[in-house]
Amino acid sequence: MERNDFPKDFIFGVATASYQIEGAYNEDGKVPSIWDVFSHTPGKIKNNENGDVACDHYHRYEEDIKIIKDIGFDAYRFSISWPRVMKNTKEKNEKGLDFYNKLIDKLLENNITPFITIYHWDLPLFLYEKGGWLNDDIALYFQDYSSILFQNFGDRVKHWITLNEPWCSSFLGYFYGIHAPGHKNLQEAIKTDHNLLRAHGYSVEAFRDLVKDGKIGITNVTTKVEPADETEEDFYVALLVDELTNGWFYDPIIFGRYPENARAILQRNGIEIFENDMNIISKKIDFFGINYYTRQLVKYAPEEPFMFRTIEGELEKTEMGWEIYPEGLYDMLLKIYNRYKTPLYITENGMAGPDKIENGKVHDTYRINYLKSHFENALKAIKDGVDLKGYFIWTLMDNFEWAEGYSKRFGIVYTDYTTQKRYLKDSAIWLKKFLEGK
Ligand SMILES: OC[C@@H]1[C@@H](O)[C@H](O)[C@@H](O)c2[nH]c(CCc3ccccc3)c[n+]21
Repeated sequence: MERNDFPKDFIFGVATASYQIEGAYNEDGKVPSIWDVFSHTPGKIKNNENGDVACDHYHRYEEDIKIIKDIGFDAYRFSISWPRVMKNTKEKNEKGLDFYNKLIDKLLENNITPFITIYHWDLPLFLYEKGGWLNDDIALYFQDYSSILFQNFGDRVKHWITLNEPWCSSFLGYFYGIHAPGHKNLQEAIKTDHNLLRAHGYSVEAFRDLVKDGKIGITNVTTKVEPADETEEDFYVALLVDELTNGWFYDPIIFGRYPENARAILQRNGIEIFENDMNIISKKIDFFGINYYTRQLVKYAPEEPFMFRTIEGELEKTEMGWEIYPEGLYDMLLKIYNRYKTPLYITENGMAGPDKIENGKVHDTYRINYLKSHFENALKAIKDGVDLKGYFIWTLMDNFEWAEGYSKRFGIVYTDYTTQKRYLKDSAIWLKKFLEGK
């Protein structure tokens, strides 16, 4: 498989997120985010690490852009730190906006197309103190914040993603409690998700006025859900979990309603489902971003509240314990495209590996094999009719991996956090050759 097997205008990119790489957590007027608070709370993050410094990208962005250029990527997906550009619900932080203006200009200078993610989990504390995603007003605060970004960057940035993975913000942040703000309340998860989708819709509405020649979408984590065994019951719970984890975040945007079976089982468990603003939530988008990593195997378990248990699979796993399952990428590209008939980007795909550095080298052959097999499945999906426009690798350099801290390395570039030096791993060198084949 070569780069030229893909369509001529197919985009190969690399992705990061503000809280995971920038550091400078309290510099130049940046106010706290819920992740600053969460990572400073003992016991929340492995080894009690935090994003105060991270990869110090705030000061090293020019060097990092050089690396992106050197590897040969067409595009770079990054997120804006809401608390870096807004001091409160009304006032902008000009120094924060300046950072992103310089970043965007440097990317364009290097002929790298910027893709902006408006929200990748670092909610300003001043909004969390007003109820955060539980407060219905957040949708309009998000519209105001989005509009400021559209007005400041929309002249140069034409590809926008409103939210990264509302499933994570709502279910990991408000139900499982392993992400900020660490709540454990299913009703809150359902409520926050509805407000996240409302915020998405209001942002799209503003975008149509402010960036008329731009494209906007939303990124969802998209996991292949499979029955653990070939039994009726396992097939049923697989459908149910697919609706709860995938359909719940896709259907409202295209069909203006939540998936029926998931909705019914939530209501049977006394959960209130929200209907308001479905006309806003389903404002037409230009693409979906798919973050694909692995599959989820589920088993019928009537004793469980949602009648299923997740089973550990037998396939080779990454450092995150996630099975390596490239066929699942093909399956989900077909499923999502055929159900929603909306153009797609893979906005994240990659793996955490047991990366060891020796004399400045990291022999991550496993990551080359992972990427190759997922590229092949993406190409197969294109040949089978999926309108797949691009593929962003997660991630550029090792960075702050949320609850796992710095213990998990997803980068194609190795970060030495003591020196802040970057080292191209073998996977980056392989990609450089692959991308040269244009
Ligand atoms: O875990 C690797 C990446 C994160 O570093 C990104 O910020 C985030 O967009 C992202 N999403 C997923 C799949 C859902 C997930 C996120 C975090 C932890 C477990 C599962 C994997 N990743």
